[in-house]
Formats: sequence, structure tokens, C-alpha cells
Amino acid sequence: MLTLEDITVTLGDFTLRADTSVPQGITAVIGPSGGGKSTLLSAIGGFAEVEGRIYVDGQDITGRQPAERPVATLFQDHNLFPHLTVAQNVGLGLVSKLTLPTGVREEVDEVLRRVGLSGMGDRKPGALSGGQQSRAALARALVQDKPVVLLDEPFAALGPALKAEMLDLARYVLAAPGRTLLMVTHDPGDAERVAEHVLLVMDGAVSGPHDRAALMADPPEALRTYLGGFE
Ligand SMILES: Nc1ncnc2c1ncn2[C@@H]1O[C@H](COP(=O)(O)OP(=O)(O)OP(=O)(O)O)[C@@H](O)[C@H]1O
Repeated sequence: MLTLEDITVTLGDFTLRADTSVPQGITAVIGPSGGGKSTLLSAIGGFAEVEGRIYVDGQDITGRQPAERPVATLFQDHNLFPHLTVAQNVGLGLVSKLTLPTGVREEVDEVLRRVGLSGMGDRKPGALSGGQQSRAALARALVQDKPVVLLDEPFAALGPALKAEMLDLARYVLAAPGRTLLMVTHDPGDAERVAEHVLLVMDGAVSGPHDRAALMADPPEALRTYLGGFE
């Protein structure tokens, strides 16, 4: 459970406000461009200064540095280091050294197996396809075993079949019991495929979590206008 208590983030002229709790499972974060979705994730990840308090499973994490937070983030550009092997990239989620101790390497290999990259640990990211790079990035988020995972449009650049595969991997492998996933997406189809809940972020205001099926079946006026662009 992720709790945002009276959060305010100010970036120049823009203000984001949130006061909500997000349950375990997958919550899609949707809303128009510039509404504040990435700002919300930055605040949770510790990359933006906030007023208010942030709790994960009852623990106040507000003052902690990003690396000290029980939060893993998966970005669209994957942030894989091109000069390191896939195993080293994934291992960085666990230890801050490049020669992986035997136990860590075994853990990394197991996670690579779970995301469908068995035997590819010694390749560099450049020797992987786009979809395989997405899997490697997902493996790095997975190996960290954090209770909160933030996904900032990580699969937006993939074609529809590959994206569906990655969403299923997020749903069946990353979304373990007790874990809270927040996934920013511009595609309502992504929310339909994997999310139980939706946070609506518009004009700096965060509403929800809404039940995904109920919200999509009868969207409020503002959301209807936004979704209209997808019909
Ligand atoms: N460092 C900054 N300084 C000032 N304003 C900023 C800064 N970063 C973002 N903003 C502004 O904050 C607002 C929210 O941006 P944010 O990236 O959170 O929106 P978003 O909903 O993720 O948009 P998109 O869907 O286009 O990615 C925008 O108006 C943006 O211009």
C-alpha cells in the first residue's frame, strides 16, 4: 500500500496535488499530456521535492534518497548501460559491483529465466532486440524485489504484439502479491489489459484510485474528452 498524504509538488508555474492511497496490484496512471503523471512518479521515486508525507506499507519514506526508497522505477528508455552485460545491468539492481558474487549471479540468472532471457546474461544490450531489452529492464526492476514499482510508459515504443507480451509479463511476473505497481500510459487499452485501478491525473489534480472497469464503462466528462481522442 502506497499512501500520499497531502502531497504538493511545485515545478515552476505547475503544481501537483495528491491525497490518496494506492492498493497492491496494478494501477494505471492516465490523463492528458502535461497533467502531472511523470511529476507524480518523480515525487514517489524521490526525484522531486515534495511537501506532505509519503508512506509505503505504513513506513514514512518522505525524506529518503531515491536509492534508499522501497521503490523501483522502469523508464521508457530502459536505462541499460550499453558497455555492461545484461547480467551486470540486472545485477546492479542488487549490488553495486560488476563482478557478481556467485549467489547474486544465480539470482540474476533465475530472474532472466523468468523474463524469457535464459542464456543471454553475457550479451551486451546492443546484441538484444528491442523487446529483449525491455525484458532486461523489467528483470532489473524485478530483481530489486521492492514493494512499489513505478512504470513510466516503459513499453510505449514497442509494437502492439510485443507491448501486449510485456504487459502480461508485468502482470504475471512483476505484480507479485503485496507489490504495488503504478503504470503511466497514454493507451487506455493498456489499462484495460492489466490494471485493476486507475489514477486520473489532470491539471495537477490526482483523483482515484477508481475501479478500472467501472470508470471506463462510465467515464466522467473530463475523462471522456481525453479518451475521445482514442476512438
Ligand atoms: N522541471 C520543471 N520545471 C518547470 N515545470 C516543469 C518541470 N518539469 C515538468 N514541468 C511542467 O509540469 C507539468 C506536468 O508535467 P509532467 O511531465 O508531469 O506531465 P505528464 O502528465 O507526465 O505529461 P506527458 O503525458 O506529456 O508525459 C507540465 O506543464 C510541465 O511543463
